[in-house]
Amino acid sequence: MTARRTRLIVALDTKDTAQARAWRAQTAASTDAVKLGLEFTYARGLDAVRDVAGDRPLFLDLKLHDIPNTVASAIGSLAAMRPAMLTIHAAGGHAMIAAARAAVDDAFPVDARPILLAVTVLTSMDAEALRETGVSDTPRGQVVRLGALAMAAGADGLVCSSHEIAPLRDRLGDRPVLVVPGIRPAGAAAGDQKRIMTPAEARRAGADWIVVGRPITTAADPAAAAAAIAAELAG
Ligand SMILES: O=c1ccn([C@@H]2O[C@H](COP(=O)(O)O)[C@@H](O)[C@H]2O)c(=O)[nH]1
Repeated sequence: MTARRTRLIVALDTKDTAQARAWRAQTAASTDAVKLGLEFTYARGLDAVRDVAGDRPLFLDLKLHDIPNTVASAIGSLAAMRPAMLTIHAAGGHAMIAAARAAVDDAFPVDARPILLAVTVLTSMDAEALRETGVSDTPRGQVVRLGALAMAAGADGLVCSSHEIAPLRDRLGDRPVLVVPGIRPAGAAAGDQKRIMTPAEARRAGADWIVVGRPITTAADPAAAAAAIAAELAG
């Protein structure tokens, strides 16, 4: 149990600018930030991302994963986006994460630095999917291993599932900002997500932020769906 407030990020996963704008407006009263990722960015470009985010805190979820020089240069190219959060893959290793850290510190003014988040093990992966990649450890073990690596290399926080919050806090304490997708309100379809919890369970587990996409965006009333999740978080 924890007293920390868990904040809500809505994932605006669409290729359609008007749709993204509509979801942003419909959920603004109940959410703390908007997430724009690969689907929207590849379809519409960074100018449209900035336009859709408007004055809302932007979680720019591009999950950078390349050689250190390329990741650092890419982060430099994102400085004008003024994101509140930025993602890289922890599996890129120490040198890549350290290069990302240095690039963030270099490219952004001190008072506008995004939270540099390292994605540990995607919430769509279970033990079997991990084994297919050559990892014999459990998702939990691999998340803690990659989380410790990422934090040692300079990340500010981690993307993980709710199931790994307790072991991450045991190993790394309060320092990492923990951002948690794989959230499904009771009765919602899991879809491709494997390591899931409800918003209330994620709050009790100690998530700093939860990320919710389809349970809001495919709802008949996205505003009501977001408000219900916010109410669940308020507990
Ligand atoms: O491990 C991860 C990392 C990122 N995501 C992103 O979060 C949202 C979740 O969307 P839902 O529709 O609620 O499943 C999506 O944009 C993913 O790219 C993740 O799910 N897991």
